[in-house]
Amino acid sequence: MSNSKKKSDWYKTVLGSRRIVEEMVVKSETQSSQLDTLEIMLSSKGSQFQKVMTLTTEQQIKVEDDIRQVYESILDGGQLPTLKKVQHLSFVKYFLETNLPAGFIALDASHTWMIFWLVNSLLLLGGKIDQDMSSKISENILSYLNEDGGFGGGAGLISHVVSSYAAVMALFLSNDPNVLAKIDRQKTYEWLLSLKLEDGSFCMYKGGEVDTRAVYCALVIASILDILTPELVDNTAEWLGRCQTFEGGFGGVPGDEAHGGYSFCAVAALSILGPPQEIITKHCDLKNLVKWSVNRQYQLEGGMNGRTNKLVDGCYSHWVGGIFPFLELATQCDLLDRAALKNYILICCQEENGGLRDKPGKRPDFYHTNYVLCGLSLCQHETKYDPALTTETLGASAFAYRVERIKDPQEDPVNFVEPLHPIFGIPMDTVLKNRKL
Ligand SMILES: CC(C)=CCC/C(C)=C/CC/C(C)=C/COP(=O)(O)OP(=O)(O)O
Ligand SMILES: [Zn+2]
Repeated sequence: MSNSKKKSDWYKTVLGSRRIVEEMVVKSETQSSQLDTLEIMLSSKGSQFQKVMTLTTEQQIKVEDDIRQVYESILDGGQLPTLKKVQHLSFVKYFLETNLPAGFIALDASHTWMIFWLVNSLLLLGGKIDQDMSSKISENILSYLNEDGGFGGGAGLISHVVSSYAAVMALFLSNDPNVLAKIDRQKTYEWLLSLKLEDGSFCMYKGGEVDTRAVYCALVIASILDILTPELVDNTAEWLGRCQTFEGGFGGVPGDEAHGGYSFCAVAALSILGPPQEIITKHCDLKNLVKWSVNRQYQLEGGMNGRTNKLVDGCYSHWVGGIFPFLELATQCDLLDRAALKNYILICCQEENGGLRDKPGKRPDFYHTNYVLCGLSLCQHETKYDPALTTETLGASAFAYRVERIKDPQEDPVNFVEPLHPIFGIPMDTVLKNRKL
């Protein structure tokens, strides 16, 4: 990590209850060997959860035992796995190019999502989209565009804001600079406005439920299509601030339990509305958010859970891990144990034959493949915010990020994945190339 960031006394206070992890971070930085980090993880004093037995603690102990075994087998063999790029690429390409098996009928309302996850994974792995694939993506996605300016999740489905987010992102990624112009931006703007409630929140579809996911998706769509107006986001930052709970993370709506998925959406949505170091401090309790976020990373597993007392899961490498670039910018502190998260991803989340997963014993799927790769990218990069890249225009701060690879001479180049835009969760390269319609 850059020397400009210091572990301040404040950082130590916030992390008071996690001293072992802090020592682990310091040690892994000085020794910069992942095997050393693994040894430290295994030598930590065992789980405090063992003191009270409930179903949740039993599940936690089982996961720790499984993962300890996996780590011990690596230490015995002395070889850390590298990223199985060839296998993951062939997993992703296979599902992009083949008719899906019948069992996928359950995901019939998630067509835009499936395409987004697979295309994003392909690009993160360094794959390319040729002309043929580009037209297939746009033809398929545009077939879900409704008269009202929103996208359904599949054929014949009503417009839904999270399906529309996935659709717009898939088009944005599709390597066709003219494709977004096929969306009637005025209609989409009016549709988004029709989902807006007076308190600043958004609903998923007309009359549908409200939560921070809907706000994030609406703001990303508006940002990418360049239709963000003060009217569209009036009261929105204030509403997001009200979703922060006593624990420090964000619930889906004010009063709900803090969860990684909703927290990423809240923090990333806020960061569309202003520089993270200003907007987060203005609308939420930064120290409490840092405390909650760092406590999501487990000592033994190295990966993250999504909420208090729940299990580690590879997808939270993005939903929770993805909050850290904003927190590190806002605090100027190193807060994420990147080496430990990378160990979890490379050792526990890779399927031999391709695809990434939640944890050992689980099957890989498109969702986990995408979000685990996003998490891996996070471990390899550092995010900078450059005020010179922004303007006074609302939403311009979303485009003021630079992401730099952290220099690590011991890193095997096969492990490299593309740098990720911290708000949009897609390769930086796509954002830089296609920013303007
Ligand atoms: C943009 C967009 C659509 C974002 C989605 C964000 C996201 C992942 C939200 C999670 C929602 C949730 C309550 C999960 C709990 O599942 P669980 O109880 O099965 O998992 P847990 O035990 O890990 O909490
Ligand atoms: Zn998951």
